[in-house]
Amino acid sequence: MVSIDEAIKAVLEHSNTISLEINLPLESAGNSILFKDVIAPIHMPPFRQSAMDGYALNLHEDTTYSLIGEVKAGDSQQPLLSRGEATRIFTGAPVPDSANAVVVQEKVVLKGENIVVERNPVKEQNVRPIAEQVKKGEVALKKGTRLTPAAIGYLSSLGVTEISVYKKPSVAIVATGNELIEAGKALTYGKIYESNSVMLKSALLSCGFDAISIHKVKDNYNETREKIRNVIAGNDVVLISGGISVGDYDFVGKALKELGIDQVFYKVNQKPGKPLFFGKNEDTILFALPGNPAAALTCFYMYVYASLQKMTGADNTLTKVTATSTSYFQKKGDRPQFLKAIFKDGKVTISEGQSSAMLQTFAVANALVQMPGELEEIKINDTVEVLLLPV
Ligand SMILES: Nc1nc2c(c(=O)[nH]1)N[C@H]1C(S)=C(S)[C@@H](COP(=O)(O)OP(=O)(O)OC[C@H]3O[C@@H](n4cnc5c(N)ncnc54)[C@H](O)[C@@H]3O)O[C@H]1N2
Ligand code: MOO
Repeated sequence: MVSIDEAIKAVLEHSNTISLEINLPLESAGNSILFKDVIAPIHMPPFRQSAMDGYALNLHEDTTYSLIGEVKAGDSQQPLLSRGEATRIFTGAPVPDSANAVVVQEKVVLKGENIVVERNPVKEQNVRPIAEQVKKGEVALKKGTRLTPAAIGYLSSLGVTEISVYKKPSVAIVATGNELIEAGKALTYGKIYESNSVMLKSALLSCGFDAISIHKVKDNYNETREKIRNVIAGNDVVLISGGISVGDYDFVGKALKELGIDQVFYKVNQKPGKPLFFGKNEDTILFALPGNPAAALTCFYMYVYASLQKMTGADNTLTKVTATSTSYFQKKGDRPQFLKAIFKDGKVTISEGQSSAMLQTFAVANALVQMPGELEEIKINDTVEVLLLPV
């Protein structure tokens, strides 16, 4: 059995970045990692822009200016202002080269053909300089940057339509168990609705991984082994759910052994998710996640997430913060524990139901409190370590 830190280290060590470049339309590249620097094809902004609705001025000593025209957003002609002249201007409109400041309209009084400003603005006030964000030919975003919505917007503002990113890993999910029935069908005695595959798929999608296939097998040794053999062949990552514990019908461990999968670790000193298996077969990474739904999802966020990030060129584990507990919690046993919790404004509330079978409390959680093994209780106002979930 390994510790949580040893498990994370081993997962990161064995998850190699997939150095394959793919080109994607920018609009579908959200959450991808840039494979190379993006060079700005234009200046941004491409021209001096007015930041306000008001008047562009060719400054002089006096506070009265003669009004000679108007420039609105999108206009491509430039009025020529002499000293002491002004033109009406609107936010986003090009500031004429002959103007050296913009004054907001609230600070201006109109007097016939003239305007009077409260006081003269300083040079370039309310003017967004050309190339303020980036110069044409400079690096707009560096290799390794994750394409957040803001990054997509920024590149789009530069006119970029296609982008080179790391290929994302393809992931196969294999749900095992005789008790599992697909939602939508009638539930008979002894059965439960299969939820891990849908949950894991949703977790993958929300982290930006969309090459997903779902497979289901009964608690049958040959079927389990052959299914795992097949999915290894075509995928970068295999997530197996259930069947990894010690019961007579838990066939996953035996199948992985017979398939010659290199075990990196089996069992982590943690609750939930102790029977987690992590291994490798040539270029395919395998996680056998415990079947208990909250254990499977906790292992996903703690280990699978880190592995997938590393494979796409990022180096992320969950963000860790400290927070003040608003709850009392008593731990049973000496395993370090991940507690479903709600984090807000530096405070964290530990949920009432912590069973590894329980998703009801996980469904409204946005964080996990990491409780060290030697700690027996968390008291109200104690400082605790909190892992923020990417939800
Ligand atoms: N004698 C021991 N028994 C168990 C131990 C142990 O150390 N000694 N460990 C327990 C712990 S901790 C866990 S976690 C589970 C892990 O068991 P498996 O990975 O073999 O999972 P299953 O037995 O197949 O299922 C466990 C639980 O989860 C439900 N399940 C499974 N798959 C799904 C799914 N796709 N959707 C929804 N729910 C699912 C399943 O019905 C069981 O209730 O072992 C303990 N036992
Ligand atoms: O390790 Mo288990 O996940 O506590 O139910």
